[in-house]
Amino acid sequence: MLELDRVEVALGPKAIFNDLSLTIRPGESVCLVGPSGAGKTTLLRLAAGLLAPTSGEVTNGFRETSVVFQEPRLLPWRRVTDNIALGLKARGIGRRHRRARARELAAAVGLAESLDCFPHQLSGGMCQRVALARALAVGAELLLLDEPFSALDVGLRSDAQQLMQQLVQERALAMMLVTHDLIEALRLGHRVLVLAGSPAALVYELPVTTPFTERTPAWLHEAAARLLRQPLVQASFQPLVDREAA
Ligand SMILES: Nc1ncnc2c1ncn2[C@@H]1O[C@H](COP(=O)(O)OP(=O)(O)OP(=O)(O)O)[C@@H](O)[C@H]1O
Repeated sequence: MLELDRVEVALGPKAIFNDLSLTIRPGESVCLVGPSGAGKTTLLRLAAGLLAPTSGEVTNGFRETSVVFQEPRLLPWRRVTDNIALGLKARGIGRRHRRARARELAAAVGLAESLDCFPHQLSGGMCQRVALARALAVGAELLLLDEPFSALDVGLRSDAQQLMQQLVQERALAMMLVTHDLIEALRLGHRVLVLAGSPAALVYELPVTTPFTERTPAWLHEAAARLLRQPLVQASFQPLVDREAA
């Protein structure tokens, strides 16, 4: 379990959070949305242990945690296999086992045919799948994803979301996904959290109990419209709603 307890964070003179609490349980997928600058990435960095709170506590009981960023951050001079196995090498796992694990994960993310490619030979979506496989290779129980699909075009993004749904279900992964995209959040989350305000707070929480397989495009659009009708959510996204209406 990951627990943020009454966390306070100040960056320079600015209070980003002054009393924020959040729990992510094993196997739970939590999607975090909110206006730009609210503090979503800061919250993810706290969860990842990349940033220490000014006060309060962050307790991460997951055995392994991996972070995937918006850009895949692959080593351009290494083939797909070696990029996937990077974390295993750092942990002293032997070459044969590393390769076997990389092959297994490449297959899981649909890259079995691309093991010997270099990143420049892959599409953006494929590179992002390598980054996911690398995160999974170390046996992550908690995945922290910061807008991992936002640079992908619509078709590739939809494929990547489908893959994430499958991985969350099959591997019982816990996940925190930061996204600007409400539809993506509703597609992938067991819970959708809205972070807004200054200092930021979790102003709305939506449990999503509809099974992944029943989250059709029509269902997603209806659920997003319903969520945007909630006054606290509407207030958080008002600048966005105004811009889209203009
Ligand atoms: N290193 C830093 N020093 C000072 N302020 C920072 C720093 N990093 C972020 N901030 C500020 O903290 C606030 C939260 O930033 P953060 O990147 O977490 O927001 P976000 O919700 O992820 O935004 P976006 O959706 O645009 O990515 C912003 O006001 C930002 O200007």
